[in-house]
Amino acid sequence: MELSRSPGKAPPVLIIFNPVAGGSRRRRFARALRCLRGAGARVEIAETRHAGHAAVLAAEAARRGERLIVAGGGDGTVAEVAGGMAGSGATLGLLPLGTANVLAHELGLPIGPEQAAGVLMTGREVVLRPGIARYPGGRQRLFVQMLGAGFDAAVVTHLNPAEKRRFGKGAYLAESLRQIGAYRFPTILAGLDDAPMQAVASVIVSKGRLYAGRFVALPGASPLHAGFSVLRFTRGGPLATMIAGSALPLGLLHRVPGAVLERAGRVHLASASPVPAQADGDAAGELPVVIEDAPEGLPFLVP
Ligand SMILES: Nc1ncnc2c1ncn2[C@@H]1O[C@H](COP(=O)(O)OP(=O)(O)OP(=O)(O)O)[C@@H](O)[C@H]1O
Repeated sequence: MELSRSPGKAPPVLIIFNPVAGGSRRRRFARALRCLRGAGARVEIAETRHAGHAAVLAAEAARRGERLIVAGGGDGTVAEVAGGMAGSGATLGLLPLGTANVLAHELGLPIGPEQAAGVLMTGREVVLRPGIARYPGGRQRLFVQMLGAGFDAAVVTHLNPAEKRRFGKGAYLAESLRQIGAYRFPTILAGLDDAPMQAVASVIVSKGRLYAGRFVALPGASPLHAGFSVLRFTRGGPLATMIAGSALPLGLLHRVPGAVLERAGRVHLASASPVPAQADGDAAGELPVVIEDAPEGLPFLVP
């Protein structure tokens, strides 16, 4: 692939690489690197050593004054890098090397390593509007795509990392089938803006329209817009969940009985029982949580 910038003029690129999925992820990363270096880019690599490390590396890079910080990984890695560099004014780039790569699909980024490397060299900037989840005690967590509470979070929380590495998206399907039998669907109270709290079984608070890869679940939503699309499921239990699971690949999740799709600028989720949350496909603690737009937008490279 031809990349347009000439040697010597290309800006330095720092890539924060999550190697956790092993073999094919490393090979795909090597292909992207060959492409970048072949085009004269000055590439620096920082490998993550544990969950949460990408945020630390991104914060350090932003403090050093790096202008382009690239997440080499999936949605969880993007969220960590975005959280670490937020507010610095640096631009975020993405080499999609994850399992679902929802943000990449959402914004039309190529998944092929050479093509994705090309975007880092010749892409244009848009402004992502990440969400921020605030927990009691002041802890907070940034997300770029969505936060879910209830059934999907139970699946993510119980997912076996070895199975995920081996079977990719198939591991989510297997864990979903296990959780249909195991999850108890405790009542969640969801408050949108100033409206009274409503009882639901599960809820997805999303920046984007896609869910679990390329399935359209919240039509009209965009990670470039302020505010959230909120998909509430008033029906829980195994049958309603199986119906939702079948509707997802058909793009009909928002149409299943008991589903309500709304917009909100602020969402408050709480429960009297322990209810797990997931953000951008990683376990994200338990309710209660208050979700709002992050204070600043984040420049992001797209084709
Ligand atoms: N070196 C590491 N060892 C163990 N876990 C790590 C390491 N580096 C990062 N992680 C964790 O792995 C999580 C998942 O990684 P990532 O999102 O890149 O892949 P994925 O889950 O396969 O992709 P997707 O979210 O697109 O499906 C990250 O959120 C991060 O917390």
